[in-house]
Amino acid sequence: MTEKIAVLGAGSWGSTLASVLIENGHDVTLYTNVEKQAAELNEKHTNEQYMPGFKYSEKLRATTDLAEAVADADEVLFVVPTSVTRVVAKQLKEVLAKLNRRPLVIHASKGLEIGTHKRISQILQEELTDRYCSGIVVLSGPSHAEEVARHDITLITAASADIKAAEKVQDMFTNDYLRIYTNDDIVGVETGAAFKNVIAIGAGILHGLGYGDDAKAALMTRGLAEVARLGMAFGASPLTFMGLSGVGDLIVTCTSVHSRNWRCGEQLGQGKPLDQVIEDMGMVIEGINTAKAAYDLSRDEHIEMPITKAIYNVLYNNADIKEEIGGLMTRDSKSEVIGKRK
Ligand SMILES: NC(=O)C1=CN([C@@H]2O[C@H](COP(=O)(O)OP(=O)(O)OC[C@H]3O[C@@H](n4cnc5c(N)ncnc54)[C@H](O)[C@@H]3O)[C@@H](O)[C@H]2O)C=CC1
Ligand SMILES: O=C(CO)COP(=O)(O)O
Repeated sequence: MTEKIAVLGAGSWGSTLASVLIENGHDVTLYTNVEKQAAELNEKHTNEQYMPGFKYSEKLRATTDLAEAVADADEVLFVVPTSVTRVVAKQLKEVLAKLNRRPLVIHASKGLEIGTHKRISQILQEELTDRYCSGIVVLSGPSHAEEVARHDITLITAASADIKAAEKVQDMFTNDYLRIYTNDDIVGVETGAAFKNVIAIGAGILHGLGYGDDAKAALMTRGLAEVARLGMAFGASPLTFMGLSGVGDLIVTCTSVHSRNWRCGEQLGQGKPLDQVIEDMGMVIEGINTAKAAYDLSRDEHIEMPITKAIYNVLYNNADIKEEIGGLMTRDSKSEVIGKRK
């Protein structure tokens, strides 16, 4: 069935997902807050800043008018950076109130909000409430826009407390190169998605410093133990972290040259100052904010997350990277077990 979908956020991922939905026969309007970008998408069918060299379907319409984008949308897909999710949700709420609409809300962003430490579905639920949103589905997993755009094989997860809604999203996105699995563990999926970006900065740092594969495997594995500990404290299933949105996304983000988080870490390891890394990237590096949110959360909730703390110290306290690595290596010896088994 053809769905009418408003995609909010025309960066690399938002524009790529819009493109997938068009290829799948849906009717898509892409919302951006940048006039020049909307004009480029509509007139040249390109998005050079975010997807250089990629040509979009002529069926893709872009607009800077949020009301126009969501006017008759059955679904609204959020793909803006986590830091602006709340502000865009507030704008959407105003528009939906006037239109008297209650769409299914999907999001494909990955992060935790600074200050509140909230997951994205929590922000959307708080702002939109059941009145302006008929359900929330999270789309997450190992997926770089650059690879999906060229139809490389990609497998991701659609997670929701409402499994029928997750199945609907599964149908909307499935095609011969994109396979979607459903999951009802929204806490686990969003926590894994947010946190892998922090660990990817760490993996990039190790690479930039010249460490080998053993060190990177160690970081990824013990990073996964930390996120499982954090997620389980909020009700996530530990098994979710073994899935696409957990270890799957951790692997791709910690090893892919496409990853902005990994590249950020690599440049930090090579000695480039953080401000310069952010400026040169020109795209969102979610792990920077999430490192702070995750560190604050772990401190407030007394959850042991030493790797997160080390990465937070490097990003926010100008800590010496080698000293932080030394600190991790000289912690008290302990058991590998992360939880009790029956
Ligand atoms: N790029 C990728 O391959 C993937 C990205 N993601 C996630 O998707 C989210 C978005 O990432 P990207 O598209 O890569 O980011 P990006 O940096 O490529 O683009 C961000 C977009 O958001 C727009 N934006 C910023 N503030 C806005 C506002 N107030 N209203 C409307 N639009 C606004 C910007 O104009 C820009 O077009 C992030 O949470 C990221 O972790 C998830 C999977 C894959
Ligand atoms: O989420 C992603 C891959 O699954 C994209 O990661 P980066 O934001 O690090 O590029």
